[in-house]
Formats: sequence, C-alpha cells, structure tokens
Amino acid sequence: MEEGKQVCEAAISGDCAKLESLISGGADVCYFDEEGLNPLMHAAKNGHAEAVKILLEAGAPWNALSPSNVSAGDFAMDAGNQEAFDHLLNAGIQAELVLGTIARVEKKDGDSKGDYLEERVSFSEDKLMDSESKAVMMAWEKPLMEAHAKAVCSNGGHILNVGFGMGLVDTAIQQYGPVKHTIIEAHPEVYKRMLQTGWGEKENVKIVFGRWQDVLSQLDTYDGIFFDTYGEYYEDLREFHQHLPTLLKPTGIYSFFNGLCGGNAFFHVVYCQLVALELGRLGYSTQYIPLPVKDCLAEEIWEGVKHKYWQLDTYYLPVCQSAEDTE
Ligand SMILES: C[S@@+](CC[C@H](N)C(=O)[O-])C[C@H]1O[C@@H](n2cnc3c(N)ncnc32)[C@H](O)[C@@H]1O
Repeated sequence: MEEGKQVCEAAISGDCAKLESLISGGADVCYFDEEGLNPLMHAAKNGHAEAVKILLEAGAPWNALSPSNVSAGDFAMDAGNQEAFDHLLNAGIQAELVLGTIARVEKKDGDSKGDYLEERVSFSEDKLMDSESKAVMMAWEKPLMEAHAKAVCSNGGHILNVGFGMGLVDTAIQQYGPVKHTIIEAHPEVYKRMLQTGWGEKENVKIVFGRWQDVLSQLDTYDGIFFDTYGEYYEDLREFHQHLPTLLKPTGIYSFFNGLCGGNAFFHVVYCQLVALELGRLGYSTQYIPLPVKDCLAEEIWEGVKHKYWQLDTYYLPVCQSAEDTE
C-alpha cells in the first residue's frame, strides 16, 4: 500500500506507534486520499488527539481544507474532541502569529491597498456594493450593528465610529444620544452621501473625511469606539488596535465588526482567539457575546453578491475594555 494511504489508516485507527514509524521513515503527512482528506483530518474526525499532536509536530498543515471546505479543526469540533481541538487551535494561533510577523516585515517594502477607495460604489436599499459586486455592507447586519452600538454607547459620552457604510451603526449610536459622535469615512462617494442625507448637520456629529490611518492626528479620546472598514486586512485591524491606548479612555469600550474568516467556523475561532490574545497584550480583555444570525441569512439575500462573506450561524460580538477595569 502507498505510504500516504498507510499514514491515513494509522490516523483513522489512532495507531500512534505506526504513525511515528511512518513519519520517521519519511512518509508524506500532507497526503490527500481519494476522499480529499489528509491524515490530520482523519485523526481529528476519529477523535485521536495524540495522533493529531504527532501529525502537527511532523508539519501537517493546520489549515488544509477538504473538497467541501472542512478543516481538521472543524472535524474535531464536530467530533466533540476537546483535546484534539485544542491542539489544532494552538497550532493555528502559533502559525498565524508567526505569519503575521512575516507579513509585517514584508509590508515594510510598501504594500498599500488603496484600490477600493478609488473605485465607484453603488447604493441600493439593502446593500452597498463595490465595483466588483462585492458587498461593502448589507442590511442583514442591522441587528448586529444595533448590538455593537449598544455595547460601545453603554458609558455614554463621546463615541467614535470608523467606517460609515450604510450608516446602520451610526443611526443606532444616535439613538443613544451621545454627547459627541465622531465618524471617520474614507470613500468620497460614501462621504458625499453622508452629507446628502443630513449627517453633516447633526449637532453632535463630527465627520472626519479620510482614511483612519491618515486622520489620527485629528482625533480625540473616546468613551466608546467601533471599527468596521472595508477593503482592509487583518493587519489593518491589528494596526488600529495599536492606537487604542491613545484613543480609548481608560473606562472606554471598544468593539469591531467580527467578520474574521466568516466562511469557516474553525478558522473563525482561531482568529477570535488571536485577536483577543493580541488585544490582551495591549492591556484589554475581550468578551465575545454570541448572537444567532441564521434567521437573518436567507439564501436570496446573497443574490447578485460576488463573495458570501459570512456563512456561520452565530456571530460573536466582541466587547473589549481595559483589563484593569474588568478585574
Ligand atoms: C462595512 S462598511 C461600514 C458599515 C457600517 N458599520 C454600517 O453600520 O453601515 C465599511 C466602511 O468603511 C469605509 N472605509 C474603508 N476603508 C477605510 C479607512 N481606511 N478609513 C476609514 N473608512 C474606511 C468604507 O468606505 C465603508 O463605508
């Protein structure tokens, strides 16, 4: 029998001695069988935590996907095997921490992704789309935006929102009557629409037009901050977080749109943990509030939308505050 197949069989049966001897003989741990599954997926699916550990240590990729987009972590979750799940989660977090470091080094060579801000956008009642028919914002998120607004407005005072989009979160923030409400928006057409719809005339609203990266010097300190931009990467969110100690008052509350890896349940868990870990290093504790969203997501809402950016049944709303304040 082919060596790759033997590794899969050892993973299925959880035969760790066999697995180790095959690995030390140079067998390929990245082998995919005819079902499109690799040894790590088989070990996770069959609940063999020790085999998962051995395979990860031998270099099996934590984030490989089956033909139906299922990862080893998803298999471990479905099998309810906490130990296997934890091995995969740790491997994912460690790998992404290292990859993030590499990406930051590469970014120094000048990676600016400004395309979206120069393209046309189109507005309709239920969505805001970019020029490639990807959704910038969709109306199904309204209940989520209302929940974010509630969280960041819970201390009242001065609220900052980064990214206006369809104005859903800002409309909800206004309902809490904040003393001041600052909105940063970078897209010229979205900004124009804000002015056309009267946002420039609201007494407690200050609009700052520009990329948040370019307008930091115009900002104040805030009791609540919400962040939801478009066309940016995890690295940009992470970079924004580095400014939180300057922007957020010590008792302030921060939240962000948590669309991280919204197409895969396990990758989403990895990124939720990663962001909480990185915020923790900045002195913030993060609590995730689960909100069921299955009922907001009828298949028809994605008609005409190129990328289905959210496919999970539960949304985890992050609420971050100074770790000292929560002790
Ligand atoms: C997903 S939408 C925000 C949706 C909003 N939360 C709502 O409730 O409707 C993202 C918005 O961020 C804006 N944006 C993108 N990059 C930005 C940046 N670097 N600085 C400020 N705004 C940005 C986009 O033009 C877009 O209007």
